[in-house]
This record gives sequence, structure tokens and C-alpha cells, in this order.
Amino acid sequence: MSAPGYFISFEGGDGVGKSTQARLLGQWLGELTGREVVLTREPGGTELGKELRAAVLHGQDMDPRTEALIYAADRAHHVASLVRPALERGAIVVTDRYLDSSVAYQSGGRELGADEVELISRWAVQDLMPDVTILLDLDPAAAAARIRRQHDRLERAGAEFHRRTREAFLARAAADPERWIVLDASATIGDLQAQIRVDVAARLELTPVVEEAEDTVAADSDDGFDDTDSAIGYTPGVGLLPETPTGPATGSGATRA
Ligand SMILES: Nc1ncnc2c1ncn2[C@@H]1O[C@H](COP(=O)(O)OP(=O)(O)O)[C@@H](O)[C@H]1O
Ligand SMILES: Cc1cn([C@H]2C[C@H](O)[C@@H](COP(=O)(O)OP(=O)(O)O)O2)c(=O)[nH]c1=O
Repeated sequence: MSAPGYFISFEGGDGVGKSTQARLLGQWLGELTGREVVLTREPGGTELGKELRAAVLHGQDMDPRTEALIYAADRAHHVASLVRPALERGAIVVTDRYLDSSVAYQSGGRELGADEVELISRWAVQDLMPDVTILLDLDPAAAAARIRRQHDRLERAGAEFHRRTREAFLARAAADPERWIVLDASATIGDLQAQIRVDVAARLELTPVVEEAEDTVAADSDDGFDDTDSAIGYTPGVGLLPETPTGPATGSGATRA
């Protein structure tokens, strides 16, 4: 039997806007459903994960298999100690990257076998997969221009690496349209968030309550993580909800069939 919570992942290249959108979605889903929301990320969603993140992003260079295993180890601990217990409590878990990043970066980017990379991670997490995965797709050069902090080891991997990674994400999404939502990340933060809310609510069979959701987007885009650069000016609450609500405007929460 599957856990009573919901598991949502954001995927895409570096700087496409995943952490910004994950934070906004998590905040809205909490208000909408009244459920606990756990906002997390890979690598580095746990204390041990922070050490693994530092090693893989800022440590010495390493061969692709070592890199793949560090991401898988981070994921195993993340799922066992944080994600699965939260889902079992009925929480909504929103993660900034998950297993699909390994397939895109370590297989698409580093050119290890896709099936092998997926197998390692599937083993690590005992096959726990997201209910919904949102791919924010953007030209890697445009995404890199959004990153104002110093680039890490993966971000320095080169244009061809990031082109392959983008293609791998798109191919993976095309192969499983029931799980994936693919969005053009060149849109504004507000327009993207509005679309994500509509799509996620539909996939998870949640009924958005527009009046209650309108006030939930804060101007502060700090995602709580220490090394992401996520400051941009925009008008809170403007353009963050669809013109036409997808569900009845009455009611006090969300329903799941
Ligand atoms: N849709 C967007 N348009 C323009 N800038 C954006 C957009 N989304 C995010 N940003 C900005 O781009 C930078 C990277 O965003 P972030 O959410 O940290 O991306 P990621 O988590 O994918 O690396 C931040 O400065 C953020 O404010
Ligand atoms: C989770 C994961 C991330 N990565 C890479 C992608 C990123 O370049 C880097 C760190 O992820 P992240 O902090 O999410 O980067 P960004 O905010 O720039 O998108 O690790 C992998 O190569 N494999 C993985 O399995």
C-alpha cells in the first residue's frame, strides 16, 4: 500500500528556478490542504547529506562512478530518514531534485549507462518514486546567467554536458507523461507558479480554493538553503493564480478521490 502523503519533485538544469518554485508551491499546498509540508532537496537534505553535498560539489575531482554513488548514498539516507517517514505521516514532500537528476546528469551528462544509474538509485530508495515531477526546461546558457554565486563542480562541466543533461530530462519526461509536467522555465516566476499550481492540483486531485490561496506567496524568495541564489524582484500575489479556477471556489481544503 502506498504512503498517505504526496511526493512531488522538481527537476531541471542548474538555475532554471526549481528552488524558487518548490518553495512557492510548498507554501501554497500547506495553506490549501492544511497538511504538513516538508520542503527538501538533493543533494544535502539531511545532516549527512550536507557533508556528501560538500564533497560532491566542492571537493576534489572524482570519476563518474564515484559521483553517481555519492548521489545515490545521499538519496538513500534522505529517503530513509526524512522523505519516507514524512510521507507515512501524511505530509506533502516537495523535493528540489531527486532520482531523475542522477539519470540526467550521471547518465546524460557523464555518459554512464542510464539503466545502471537508475538501478542504483532505485535500490537506494527501495523504488520510492514521486507522484508528480515538474521539469522546468530552459536553455542552459540562459539558466547559467541566472546563477550569481560561484559555480560548483557540476555547473562548471561545460556547455555540451549541460546540453546532454537537458536532452536526457526531456526524453525521460516524454517517456512517462503520467508522472511528468514539463514547463518552459523562461516564463516569469509568477506565471510559472500559476501553471504549476493548476497542474499539480489536477494531477493530485486537489481542489484549489482561490480565495484562500491568493495571499500565500511572499515576496521573500529565500528558500532556506544556504548556497542558492534566489533573489529576484516581482510583485507578490500578481499573476500567481489562474484566471479561471480549476475547481469550485467554495469549500475549505482539498480533496483526493
Ligand atoms: N522565472 C524566472 N525568471 C527569472 N529569474 C528567475 C526565475 N526563477 C528563478 N529566477 C532567479 O534565478 C536564480 C536561480 O533560481 P533558483 O530557484 O535558485 O534556481 P535552481 O534552484 O533551479 O538553481 C535566482 O536568482 C532566482 O531568483
Ligand atoms: C540530485 C543530483 C544533483 N546533481 C547535480 C545537479 C547540480 O549541478 C548539483 C547540485 O544541485 P542543486 O543544488 O540543486 O543545483 P542548482 O540549484 O544549481 O540546480 O548536483 C547530479 O549531478 N546528480 C544528482 O543525482
